[in-house]
Amino acid sequence: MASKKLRRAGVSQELCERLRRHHVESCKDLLSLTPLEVMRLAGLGHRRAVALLRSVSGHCAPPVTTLLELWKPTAESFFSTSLPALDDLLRGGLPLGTITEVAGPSGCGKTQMCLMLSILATLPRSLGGLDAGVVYIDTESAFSAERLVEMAQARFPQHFSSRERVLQMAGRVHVFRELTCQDVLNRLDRLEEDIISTKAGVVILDSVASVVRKEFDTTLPGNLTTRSNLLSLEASTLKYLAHQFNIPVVLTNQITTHPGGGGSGVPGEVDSGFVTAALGNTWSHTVNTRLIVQYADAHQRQIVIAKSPVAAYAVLNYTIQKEGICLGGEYDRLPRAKGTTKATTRSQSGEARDPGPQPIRVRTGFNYNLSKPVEADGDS
Ligand SMILES: Nc1ncnc2c1ncn2[C@@H]1O[C@H](COP(=O)(O)OP(=O)(O)OP(=O)(O)O)[C@@H](O)[C@H]1O
Repeated sequence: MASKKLRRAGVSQELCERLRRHHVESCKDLLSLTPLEVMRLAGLGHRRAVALLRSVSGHCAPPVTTLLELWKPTAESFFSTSLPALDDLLRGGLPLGTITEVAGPSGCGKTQMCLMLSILATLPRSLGGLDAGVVYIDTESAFSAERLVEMAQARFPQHFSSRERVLQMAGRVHVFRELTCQDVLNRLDRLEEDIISTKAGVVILDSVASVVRKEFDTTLPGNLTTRSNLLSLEASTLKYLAHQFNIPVVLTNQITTHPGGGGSGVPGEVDSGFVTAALGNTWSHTVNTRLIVQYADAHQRQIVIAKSPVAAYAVLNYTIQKEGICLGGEYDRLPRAKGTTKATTRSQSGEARDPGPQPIRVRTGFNYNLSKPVEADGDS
């Protein structure tokens, strides 16, 4: 990808320094120049300037991969969530090299899931971990070190019985608090170096929606386009890094409601409409795997595998305990609810159009999350 830094594209330190003085730092910066400009800024002859452009261009070009190379369905292709039923459905866990989104209403457990995944990433491979660091980008000031340590000690009491191990784990989780869109963008710009320096095996962004929704009022003209451009930039950077380092990137997202019409037919239940992940249609297509967390009743919550290239639509019950997310009982491989199939619909002109993010039908009778106001972002 063109935002790759020049020094990661095989350019000598000395040349990088020389180009940096002219604000040429990334492959994109260099490849935007003419050979003549490269000659002048890098102090090279014509032949060497052209060779430099070719070589940098080669480093940016996506490599061709054969199916044979990709076809290694081993545990190494996945990051185990330590939740056996979820791992089972996802064929091993969260796929490496891709983006997984955890979306859901406030207080449902998205941050708890992120804290749990952070602990898992630091664990030795013998315990199902990645034996790696974590880059945790916190945009909501929701990260709690105390809760993370409590969860680690409760979930893996034997492993974290010694203080040394707890300290070792804590030292591997690198938290970056970024509270504005610009801060997040700046962080993503430096993320490649952060991943290398922290030896990160997972990147977590909790949450992608909060800063964006805070700063962009999408009812104002132009804001929706600016917001979409910003999200596309964030998504492309994260996708590139996930792929480049073959690590999972986990994002949290909020949900948005679409008013429904009519009842479900079940006595005592009122059909309140649809709940979908926020940030709109384009964003919805960006993530590779989408897990939706939602309230099932006053005690139970559910994880829904709403989108996955390898797993069928399924629902698992969970509770949040001292040790983090705990699954309960059997899980259902549910057929999609009526009206939520991934069908292509037609506009009035007869043109085929994408129906947008696939909704999950919720019932207010069980779904008290909807009694809490959820602002619509008008962006589907
Ligand atoms: N030590 C604990 N023991 C049991 N449950 C806990 C504990 N700590 C937090 N929880 C549960 O986790 C919930 C908060 O979850 P979390 O912070 O992950 O929400 P969230 O989905 O990230 O919400 P938001 O979108 O508002 O940030 C609490 O409401 C509580 O039910």
